Amino acid sequence: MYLTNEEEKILDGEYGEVLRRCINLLVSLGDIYGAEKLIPISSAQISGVSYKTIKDIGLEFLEDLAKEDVKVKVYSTLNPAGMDLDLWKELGINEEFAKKQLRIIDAFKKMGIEIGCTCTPYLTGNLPKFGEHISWAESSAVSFANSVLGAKTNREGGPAALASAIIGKTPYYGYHLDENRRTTHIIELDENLISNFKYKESFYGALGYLVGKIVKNGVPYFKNLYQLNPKNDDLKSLGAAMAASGGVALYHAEELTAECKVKDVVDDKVEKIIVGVEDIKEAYENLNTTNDEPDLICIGCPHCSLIEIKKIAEILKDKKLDADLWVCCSLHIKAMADRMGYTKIIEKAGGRVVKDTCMVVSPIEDLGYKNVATNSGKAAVYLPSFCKSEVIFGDVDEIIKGR
Ligand SMILES: C[C@@](O)(CCOP(=O)(O)O)CC(=O)O
Ligand code: SF4
Repeated sequence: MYLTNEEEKILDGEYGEVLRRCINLLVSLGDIYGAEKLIPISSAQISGVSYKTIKDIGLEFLEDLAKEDVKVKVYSTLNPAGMDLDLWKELGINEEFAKKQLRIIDAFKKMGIEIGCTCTPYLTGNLPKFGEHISWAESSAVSFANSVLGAKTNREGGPAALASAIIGKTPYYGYHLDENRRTTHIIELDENLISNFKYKESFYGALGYLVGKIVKNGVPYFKNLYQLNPKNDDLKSLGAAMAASGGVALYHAEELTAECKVKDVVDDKVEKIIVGVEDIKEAYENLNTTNDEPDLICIGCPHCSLIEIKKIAEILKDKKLDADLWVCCSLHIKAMADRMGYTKIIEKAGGRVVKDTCMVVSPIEDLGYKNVATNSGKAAVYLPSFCKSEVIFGDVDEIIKGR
């Protein structure tokens, strides 16, 4: 791999051990994937923040990196942590977990990373422009950035995204190269599905689950999805579910996503998959693992937009919930939900607006929750393994029962 003089010096340790370790990681990755060089990035999004997922070994790694007082070179934000950083006691998180989580956050803060723990950084200021190279880790954010925004990133691991943030560069391979951003499968919704479609937000999670399973880590092209008029939140759910059930880091959708509006990305010879009403029905059946009532309802995977929280508040007005409810979002969106009065309505019904964390990376299994209801295809895929939960999957107004 070609390195500039400056990069060679970093690799030789002339600028200290932390920078040497970081560039070494990037060069090793580049060598494995055949990158010709490193390229500058404009932002980073770093995963591996929750103490639940990174444990003591991750905490020690981060504190070690933070020791030398090295700062990130580009705007960098964090993925959700294992708890609400302020209201962890109210959620029932134990003191030892909280202490270690706060040490992790401190280490990131020392490196100059923004401590707004969210998987929807594009809603809170980390918004890459079309064509920009970035190094992002969280798979749903990667999908949104690559697809809806037309930025360019691989699906990075947490340590690689952090190393890129510190060096300000990433190896030039994979989705940074246009030739790897072309379509591998064409997805077409059948006539019957389109003409009988009644809006359900969970539809996009179900569709994403189904397509991810088929295309694995391919690049699907949705031919006529625009006829259903999906909103940004719907595309966010679709991408998240495809990244969870498969490994989709980039998709195109006619009339909807950035790149296919300005470039030819489709090869007519690729496999075509027709999706019908029965396929979607089957996806719902697969995602539901129990008929029992939920003890926790979780909305916000990926983290909610303000519009989604508004909808929940409207559903819950003057109602009392039968189960606990977490509406997960960023600190920024929570502040707006507070100001708009949505948080109050949700709390009055017995729910919570939970920031900085989510149902997957917080230790909900230790809090005693077993049956979790969600409107997210991604959460439905991850909850059984990450949290040992049974899943009830459906639309918000179906899963929030209440009196
Ligand atoms: C499940 C996920 O959304 C969150 C957990 O990841 P991490 O602990 O932040 O690395 C990660 C992903 O899908 O990229
Ligand atoms: S809410 Fe979903 S998308 Fe966001 S970090 Fe948690 S699992 Fe990932």
